[in-house]
Amino acid sequence: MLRLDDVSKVYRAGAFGGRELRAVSGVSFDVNAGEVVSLIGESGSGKSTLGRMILRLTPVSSGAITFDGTDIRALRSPKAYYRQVQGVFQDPFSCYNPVFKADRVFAMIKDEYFPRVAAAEWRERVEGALRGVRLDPGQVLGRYPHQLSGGQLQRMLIARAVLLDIRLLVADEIISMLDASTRIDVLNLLADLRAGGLGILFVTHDLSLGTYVSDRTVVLRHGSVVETGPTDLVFANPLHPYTRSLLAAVPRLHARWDEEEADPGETPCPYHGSPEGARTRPGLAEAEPGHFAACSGCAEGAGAPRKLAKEKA
Ligand SMILES: Nc1ncnc2c1ncn2[C@@H]1O[C@H](COP(=O)(O)OP(=O)(O)OP(=O)(O)O)[C@@H](O)[C@H]1O
Repeated sequence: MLRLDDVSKVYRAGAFGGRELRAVSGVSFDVNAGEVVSLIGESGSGKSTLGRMILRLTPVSSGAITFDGTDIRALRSPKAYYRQVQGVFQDPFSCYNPVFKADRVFAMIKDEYFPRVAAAEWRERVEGALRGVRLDPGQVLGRYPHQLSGGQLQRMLIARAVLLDIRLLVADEIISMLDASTRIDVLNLLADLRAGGLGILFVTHDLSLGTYVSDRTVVLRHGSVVETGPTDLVFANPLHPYTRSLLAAVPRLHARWDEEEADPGETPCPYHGSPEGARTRPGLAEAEPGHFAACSGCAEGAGAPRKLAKEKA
């Protein structure tokens, strides 16, 4: 379905755009129907830039993004693309105009995509989509954004995507602003949508959320993929020092916080520890079936699952 092939993004930065900032470097991965792929990395690693390129909100500098084999740059009708691919972002409030009622987001897609659907039928569809995201239509329709919670607004945006019957959802930090119980609701909702065949790119800086929800994981650092594979393999046997340090930063029950640090015997990745190294050794090495790391040194380290923190006795 969606494929990224050696995708890079260079921004013009500095006064008068005289400086280049390489936000994404040679990234390749795919997202298939009925699959959740987590894109994980710290702030500034290029996650949102990738999401924005997939949504055609910013152009690709080099490489290609294809959807069903067609380069998305070559699409004659972006409208048809957006019928199948939609994004939901971190801050739901920013997607609503406070002057209008929140359900205007549904009216807008009706005008754009379904102008011939009769009002009564549209109302039924909207209510069905709202129930599908576990919202009570009576409680959310006709209300202004400030009268609804962040979780309700976020789920309305997902309902909007569902109404379009999309095939791929780019979910960019969609639960960062939600409280714990609402987070679980939205994650379970994503799992339901995946079961219905939706492909989801789940962008997050939070490794624990990635584990909960995804089939495959792509770990991004400084714009490059340092490790990727089935989520259970990446988490049971993290190969790259960066993945290990991200994992070590996740607090766990029965482990003391001050013991949650990377193995002191760890050596940095010889190829991606520095920008020079990254240039000398591009690409990923396969350590075990489907599990890749950014250098053969990391990949050769595959073996028994590593213990990252001493468990408290
Ligand atoms: N429009 C832009 N112009 C110039 N530089 C940009 C632009 N957008 C992003 N960047 C830079 O590109 C790099 C990657 O940014 P990006 O927003 O993709 O990272 P991110 O991993 O999504 O971070 P966060 O989790 O904080 O949102 C950063 O150094 C950022 O400053």
